[in-house]
Amino acid sequence: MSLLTIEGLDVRYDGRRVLHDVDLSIDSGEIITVVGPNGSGKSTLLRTVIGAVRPSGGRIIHRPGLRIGYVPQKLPVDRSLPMTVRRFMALPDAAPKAAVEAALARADVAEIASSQLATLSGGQMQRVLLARALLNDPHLLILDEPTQGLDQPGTASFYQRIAAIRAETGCAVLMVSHDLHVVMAASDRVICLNGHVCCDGRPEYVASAPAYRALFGSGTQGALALYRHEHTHRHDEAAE
Ligand SMILES: Nc1ncnc2c1ncn2[C@@H]1O[C@H](COP(=O)(O)OP(=O)(O)OP(=O)(O)O)[C@@H](O)[C@H]1O
Repeated sequence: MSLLTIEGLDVRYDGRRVLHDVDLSIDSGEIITVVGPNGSGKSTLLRTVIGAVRPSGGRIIHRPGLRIGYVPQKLPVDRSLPMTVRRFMALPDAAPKAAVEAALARADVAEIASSQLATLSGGQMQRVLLARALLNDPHLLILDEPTQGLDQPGTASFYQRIAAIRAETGCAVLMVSHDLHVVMAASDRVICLNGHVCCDGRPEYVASAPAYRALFGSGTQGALALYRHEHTHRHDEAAE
């Protein structure tokens, strides 16, 4: 059984349709990256999966007992508040000290447990958010643009850690990313979203398929084209 199955998902904000007819299933241990233009519904899809947004149609079926860890796009607290990493890890629910230390170690930031949030670099803060999402030992790790604002080495090393965590724990990963060249290298599957699922496949297959190359070119150009590609079908995102 899949960890999670999405069937015919439809999401509207104040009647405006943002996602429609989204079908997707996620298996154990898969790394899936969602790409797509700004406003194409990527964050909405993740937020619907975690239950923060209510769908207006379709359904999401969780495997019984599924544990999800979520790394949000934005930090849920004011970083200027005086607070150590250890204290932040205990929000909103206190976790055993050993679990906090283990999660920080898994995210490769064990040494900053006593540091103030305000003193952390962007890369360290992302690792702390990752550690927080690992606290409940998730079967599915969901990350919304986790490398936003990081430089290229920081981005590459973050994805390497994600791959290592998948290898160590067997968790599946569903993430949104704009770092297309890294996405192509680090994902098992890439999903291009633009209100609905436009393409879904293995990155090497998508990038090397003759039809794809004919349309979008190859290499990074191809990756960029995947992101920006012209659709031959219509996207009617207006409310019906
Ligand atoms: N809470 C909300 N209320 C109303 N409209 C919303 C809400 N959240 C998102 N939207 C709108 O829904 C659409 C999809 O937004 P979403 O954040 O899911 O896109 P995205 O693909 O993640 O974009 P980006 O790449 O810019 O992060 C946008 O037009 C956005 O303005």
